[in-house]
Amino acid sequence: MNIHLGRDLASLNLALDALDEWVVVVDESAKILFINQPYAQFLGVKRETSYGRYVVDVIENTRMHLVVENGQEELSKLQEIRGRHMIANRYPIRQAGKVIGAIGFVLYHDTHEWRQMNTQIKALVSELDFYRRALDKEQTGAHYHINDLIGRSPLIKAVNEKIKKVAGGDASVLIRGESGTGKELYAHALHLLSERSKAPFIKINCAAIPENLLESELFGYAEGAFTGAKRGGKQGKFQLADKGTLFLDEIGDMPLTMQAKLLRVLQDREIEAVGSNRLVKIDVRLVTATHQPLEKLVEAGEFREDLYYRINVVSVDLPPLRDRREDIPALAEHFLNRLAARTGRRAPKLTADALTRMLEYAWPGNVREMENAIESAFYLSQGYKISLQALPSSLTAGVSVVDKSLVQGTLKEQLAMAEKDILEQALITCKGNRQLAAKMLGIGKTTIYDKLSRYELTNESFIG
Ligand SMILES: Nc1ncnc2c1ncn2[C@@H]1O[C@H](COP(=O)(O)OP(=O)(O)OP(=O)(O)O)[C@@H](O)[C@H]1O
Repeated sequence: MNIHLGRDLASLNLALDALDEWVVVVDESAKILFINQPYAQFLGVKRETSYGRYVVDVIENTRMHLVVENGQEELSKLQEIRGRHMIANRYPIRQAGKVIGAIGFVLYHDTHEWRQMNTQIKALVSELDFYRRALDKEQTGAHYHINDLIGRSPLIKAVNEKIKKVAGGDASVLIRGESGTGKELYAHALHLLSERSKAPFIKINCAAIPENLLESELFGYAEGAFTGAKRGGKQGKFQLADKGTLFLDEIGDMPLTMQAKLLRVLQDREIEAVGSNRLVKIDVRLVTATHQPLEKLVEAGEFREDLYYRINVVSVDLPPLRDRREDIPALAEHFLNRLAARTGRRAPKLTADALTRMLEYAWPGNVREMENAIESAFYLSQGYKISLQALPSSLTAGVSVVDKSLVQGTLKEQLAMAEKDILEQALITCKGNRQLAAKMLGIGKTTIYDKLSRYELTNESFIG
């Protein structure tokens, strides 16, 4: 059956007029067939007189004619009409595969409405995330199983085998590796594979706690131990980890005085809370991690040799990402899928040149750096592809990110064009929030303000 778009739409008039969204329908030559009353009113046109007119002559900055022309849908596009910013969705209408027109919806009529909706959703999602994490943590404190860890390179396979082998039993394990290689994740996995998996997994970062608080954090304190001490005292991480695993991160940063105390505890298997003279037996498995070469610290007299042997009964070395590049595609896919699930957007794919760049890059910050790079590219990119241009500048420095077909002008002019483009994309992604955009691009506030004014990118051009 042949559908006549114009005639069939007329009967839908009433229903479409009742919508809060604005609707426009065009035929295969981008002439208006229908426009709902609220939209016509905003545009200041009599809708009947707009029928049959070329959409471009009636709606400012419209792209409906392009949708008809190339048959591609456009989702969540920003459009400025009569000085107001709108978000529009446009879809081609097809019959037997042929484009016979297009339908467009303006979803948010101004930035204020859009921003309100956006903030509300963001707040809800982050609240949900917070409770989810709190719940996860409460159960045992460890939430990464060995099978959740991405990577099947020979080096990682060897690490996984070693972890599986040493998980049972109580040997102290020292996990070494550069920052961001996944040491904490492996400590979780080790705990979950051990017989202690039902008991708590407690973590403490030795580098993050001031020296004078570390002892009471680790061993707890008795009531009245010092001014400001809580009534009834406080349990330390060792007590909290009873029958479970205690993970001491950045052990290389532990001050020498604390190292002596820790050594005694590990030898005697009992602790004394600060301000108490009662010794309490402990049953804790110790897992430690460091990104520092402990042997060098021992040589320099900054780390006790006897403690080093105590904590290093088994050592697991996590390879840097640059030594296991085979894992990069799977890690990228994993992070993209996770972001997609979080945001409700379809997971985009890396273009061949973006993936090549990721495979070539040295990743000094390892998996953490890669996770951040993917996240920033995810928010910067539109559609279902992540191109080289969307990758952070740290990755693309020295690599051409300019579309070669557009190369024109001097180097300076081309660089400026690319920079303007990147800034524009970042602002769109950050809904006009310049501070957020600066953060995402890894530049300072003053720099972004300077650049925006140089390229005449005013805030009014973006949602925000
Ligand atoms: N194999 C992996 N699979 C999935 N995600 C990983 C993997 N390895 C690391 N990550 C991710 O990389 C980030 C860094 O991991 P983690 O905190 O365990 O590293 P780390 O070596 O303990 O770093 P630091 O020494 O800086 O504390 C985390 O966000 C983690 O989710």
